[in-house]
Amino acid sequence: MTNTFIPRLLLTAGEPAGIGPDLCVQVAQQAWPCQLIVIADRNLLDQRAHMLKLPLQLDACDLAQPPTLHQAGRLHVMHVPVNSPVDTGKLDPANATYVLDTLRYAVEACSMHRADAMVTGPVHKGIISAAGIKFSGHTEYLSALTQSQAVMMLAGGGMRVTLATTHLPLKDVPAAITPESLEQKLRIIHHDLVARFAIRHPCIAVAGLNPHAGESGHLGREEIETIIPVLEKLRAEGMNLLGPLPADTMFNPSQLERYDCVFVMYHDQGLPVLKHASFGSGVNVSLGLPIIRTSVDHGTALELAGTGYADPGSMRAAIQMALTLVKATPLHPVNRG
Ligand SMILES: NC(=O)C1=CN([C@@H]2O[C@H](COP(=O)(O)OP(=O)(O)OC[C@H]3O[C@@H](n4cnc5c(N)ncnc54)[C@H](O)[C@@H]3O)[C@@H](O)[C@H]2O)C=CC1
Ligand SMILES: NCC(=O)COP(=O)(O)O
Repeated sequence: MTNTFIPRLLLTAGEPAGIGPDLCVQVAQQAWPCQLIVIADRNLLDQRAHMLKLPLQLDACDLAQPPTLHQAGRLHVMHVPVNSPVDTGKLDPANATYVLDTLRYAVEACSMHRADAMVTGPVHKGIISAAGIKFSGHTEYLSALTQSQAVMMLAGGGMRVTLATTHLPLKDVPAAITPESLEQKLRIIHHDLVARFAIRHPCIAVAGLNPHAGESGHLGREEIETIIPVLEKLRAEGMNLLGPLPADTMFNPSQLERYDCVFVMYHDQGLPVLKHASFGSGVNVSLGLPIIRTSVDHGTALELAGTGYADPGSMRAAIQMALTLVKATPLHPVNRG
């Protein structure tokens, strides 16, 4: 990377009725050592800046031109019109395809090396589903768009938490935890901790599925039948894996110090712990994708949209993390400097 290299980050503003547009306007108020391009409806950004009483000059973007440094109070915009006028704080299924279009444009630009990373604002999974579109989250959607397997990782509060399963009903979790899926995800996590986070020999602590990691089979057999054989196979290849550990004690601060990353079996086994420790400054990173994607650690907070009370801390952290990954990741970039 030369000194003249300016990373280009694409921000997707997410659900138009939520706080995503506010966050884009808020983070634009400071200088950044990169170019920020928001993919959203420019009138929506303009309107939200007025509501927040923040200065904002919007400039059209041209991805064919070399990136220029972000200047405080200005934003480059890739204009994607909303389908239906936005009533701040009120969901409208008519705008579901608008939200997904912004994600698709970002993925396309990153895949074609016209941008170095995408940073996503929060989407509302329910309203996209209510519009009749099968959608359970960015992680699954970006996996499908890039034909790869993403692994969700949240980082914050001094820990990294990765997930074996993401957005599915609790009753479907045990069947989704197969030897194949665990092995694939552990390989991705190990690979990305080395390649993207520069951890030479990462230690990954793996949670059990059942209370007390199954209590030697007395409280469930998934540990014995599924998890332990996968860990033994990967340990034989040299991976540093602990567990399966009881989830209720593996997050104790003295234990956390021992590992680089925790691998939990389902969404609410690990994320409440992380969000308790870092809500508002945590970052969601999709491992395993051929592109770099980071995101906020929170949702659409509809009730805060347009009020000025949304905390942009996690969006700032997601931008910072994207910049770190761009610099560390050999997959990227095509150096346009
Ligand atoms: N990355 C993403 O796209 C994510 C999307 N979601 C989606 O967001 C929607 C709403 O989810 P909820 O569970 O209600 O979570 P939420 O994060 O939107 O709200 C939870 C609580 O945190 C507050 N909050 C959230 N972000 C905040 C911020 N930046 N500053 C200050 N306070 C903030 C809210 O006001 C609320 O009290 C759901 O559809 C969910 O699926 C949830 C998490 C991540
Ligand atoms: N709790 C994090 C979350 O649900 C975000 O999911 P995704 O939209 O990034 O897949």
